[in-house]
Amino acid sequence: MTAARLEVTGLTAGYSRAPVIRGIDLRLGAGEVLALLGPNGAGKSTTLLALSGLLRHGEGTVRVDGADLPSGKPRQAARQGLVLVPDDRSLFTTLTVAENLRLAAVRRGRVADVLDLFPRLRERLKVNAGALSGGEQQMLALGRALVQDPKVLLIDELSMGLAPVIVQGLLPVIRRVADETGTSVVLVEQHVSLALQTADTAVVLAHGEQVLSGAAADLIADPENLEAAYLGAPATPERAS
Ligand SMILES: Nc1ncnc2c1ncn2[C@@H]1O[C@H](COP(=O)(O)OP(=O)(O)OP(=O)(O)O)[C@@H](O)[C@H]1O
Repeated sequence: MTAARLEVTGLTAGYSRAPVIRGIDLRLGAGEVLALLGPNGAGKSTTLLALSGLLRHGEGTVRVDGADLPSGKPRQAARQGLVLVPDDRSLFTTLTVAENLRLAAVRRGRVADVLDLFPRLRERLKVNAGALSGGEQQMLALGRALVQDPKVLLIDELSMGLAPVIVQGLLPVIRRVADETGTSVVLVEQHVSLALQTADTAVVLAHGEQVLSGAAADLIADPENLEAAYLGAPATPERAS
């Protein structure tokens, strides 16, 4: 079997002694989008922090293209191609859009590619990031990640503070990036139906454990099972993957 773009096995992580997430298994091929779902406090952000190296993980392994990522080493994770778009967007608010993109870019041509994806940013190149609308700031946060040429993009709460119509405009861009560049995406998103329409596969967490996983289309087709998973029930055996 060829190495997955991202393979996570038995991942455990937390903030003090007791782990918050336990036994997380994820596998994504190149260009696949996985929706990481679950109720508030389920452990979605913790999972992304542990994958990105911003949080040390305990047991388990994280591999990108077959190579192990060391625990708690965010720069190393970024060098190996794993880039996080955090929910606070982490922009340099007193720098312009152009400066934010240039500072993150691995090579000059990438900025032009990203501006083709987000034409609105091209119109706002000289504007300080702090003066952008919420939707424009999210475009810039995605743009800053994409100019790093990620193999795996981790997106935490794309829709944070945004109207659904803005999110509906951003998700197709993420899908296009995955399809056209082979970047794999882990998408944490509260708008479940929008996330499932964009994703190939999905995993539902509850209380830090995986309670349901499968093809996004199968989860859409079985809303009762999805709802039960959100309430923390393990998936019924005949439906679980
Ligand atoms: N910095 C922290 N220190 C201690 N505990 C934390 C910290 N951040 C999160 N937690 C706890 O870890 C658990 C999982 O939180 P996490 O933010 O990963 O959930 P989530 O699924 O992303 O939720 P939400 O959708 O509300 O963002 C929660 O019980 C939360 O209180």
